[in-house]
Amino acid sequence: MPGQPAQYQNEIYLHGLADQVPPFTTDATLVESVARERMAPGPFGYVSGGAGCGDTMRANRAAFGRWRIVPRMLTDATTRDVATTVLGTPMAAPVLLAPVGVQSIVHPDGELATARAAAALGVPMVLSTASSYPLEEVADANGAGQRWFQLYWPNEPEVCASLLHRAKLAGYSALVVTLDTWTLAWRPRDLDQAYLPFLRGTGVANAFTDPAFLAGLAKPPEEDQAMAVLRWVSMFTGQDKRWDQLPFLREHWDGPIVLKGIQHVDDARRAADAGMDGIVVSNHGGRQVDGAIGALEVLPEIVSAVGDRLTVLFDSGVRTGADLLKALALGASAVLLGRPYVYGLALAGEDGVRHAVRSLLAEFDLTLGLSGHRTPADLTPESLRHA
Ligand SMILES: Cc1cc2nc3c(=O)[nH]c(=O)nc-3n(C[C@H](O)[C@H](O)[C@H](O)COP(=O)(O)O)c2cc1C
Ligand SMILES: CCCCC(=O)C(=O)O
Repeated sequence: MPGQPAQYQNEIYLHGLADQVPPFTTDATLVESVARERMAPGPFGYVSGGAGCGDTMRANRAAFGRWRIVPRMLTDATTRDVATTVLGTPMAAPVLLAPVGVQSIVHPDGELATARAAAALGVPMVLSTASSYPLEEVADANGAGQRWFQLYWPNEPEVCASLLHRAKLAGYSALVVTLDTWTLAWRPRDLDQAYLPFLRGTGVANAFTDPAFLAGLAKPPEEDQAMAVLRWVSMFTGQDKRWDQLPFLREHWDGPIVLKGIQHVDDARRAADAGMDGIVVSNHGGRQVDGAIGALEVLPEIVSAVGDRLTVLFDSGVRTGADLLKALALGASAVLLGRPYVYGLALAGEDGVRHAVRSLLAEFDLTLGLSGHRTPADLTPESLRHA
C-alpha cells in the first residue's frame, strides 16, 4: 500500500468514489445494510448472523462504545507510520484479515480474491481450514504476501499433521488454532433457512486435496461426496482436546502458534504457561456463545496478566478506525478484521476487499493523527477513558 493509508481519502475526494473504487460505502458500520440488499439470503444470513438472538454481537459493539478517545493537541502527528511487525510478520498496518471459511458462498473467487487483496494491501491474511480453495492455490494467489494458517484441529492426528505440513510448505508462517468452535452454536438465521455451507459441499477443498484425509475414506469423494463431507465435518466436531495436547502442535509446527478464542484471563495464563506465542482475544464475532461478555471488555485484564509473556491479538466487532485505535490502546498488538472485508468481497470481489480495508485503514490513520498520535506504539490506555 503506497504512502499513507489516508491518501485514499484524497483519491476519493479528487476522483469520486465510483470512479476509483466499487461504489459502495466507505462506512464499515453501514456496509452490512448494503450487502443485505445485494446478497442471497442464505449467505447473507450465514455471514451476518450470530449465536442465538445476537446478544453477544451487540455486546461486542457496546464494549467499544464505552471506551472514549481523549484527543491531544499540538503533537507531532503530521506524518504517521502505522507499519508494524507481529510474530515476525511485517504488516503495512496492525491489521490481519481474520480466518473466514467458505468464502465462495459470497463470491466465486472466494479466498483467491481475498489473498490477492491482502497482498496488495500489505496485510496478512489468515486462511481458514474450511476454505473453499485448497491452501496451496490460495498461497499462489497471495504470492509474495504474508499468510498465516488457521487450524480447526482435526481429531485424527495424521490429518492434522498433514495439513500442517502442507501449510508450512506453502509458506504460511504462523499457525492460529481456533478453540471456540468445536461444534457450531445455535444459529437461528441458518436454522430458519436450513443453510449450512459445509453440507452443501463448500469448505471441503483442503480435505479433498489431502492425502491423509483421502486415505481414510472407504470411497473417494467422486464416488460418495456426501460421506466424504460428513467425515470432514465430524473430524472437527467434539471437544476431545485438552491443554496437555498442545505439545502435539509444537511437534508438527516450527513457527509461532496462536490460540484463538481466548476470553478468560486464566485461559490466557494457561496459553502462556503452555509456551504459546500468542492468543487472539475473541468470541468468534458473537457466533458461538450468545449472552457472552463483549470481547473488548476482557482485553485489558488479559493484557495486564500475560501481555509481557505472549503476543495479544484481538477480534470481534471491529468496524471503524476508532475501534482499531481502541483495541490497540488497550494492548492488542494487532487486530483481525472479520465481516467488513467479507461484505467487501461479496459486493465487489478483490476490489471490494481492498476498498473495505483501505477505507478502514484510512479512517484509522486519520483518527490516530487527529487524536495526537504518530504511531500505534504511541497509543496507551491513557489515550482512552472508560465512560
Ligand atoms: C462467515 C464467517 C466465517 C468464519 N469462519 C471462521 C473460520 O473458519 N475459522 C475461524 O477461526 N474463525 C472464523 N470466523 C470468525 C472470524 O475469524 C472472527 O473471529 C470474527 O469474524 C470476528 O468478528 P467480527 O466479524 O464481528 O469482527 C468466521 C466468521 C464469519 C463471519
Ligand atoms: C467449522 C466452522 C467454520 C466456519 C465458522 O467458524 C463460522 O461459521 O463461524
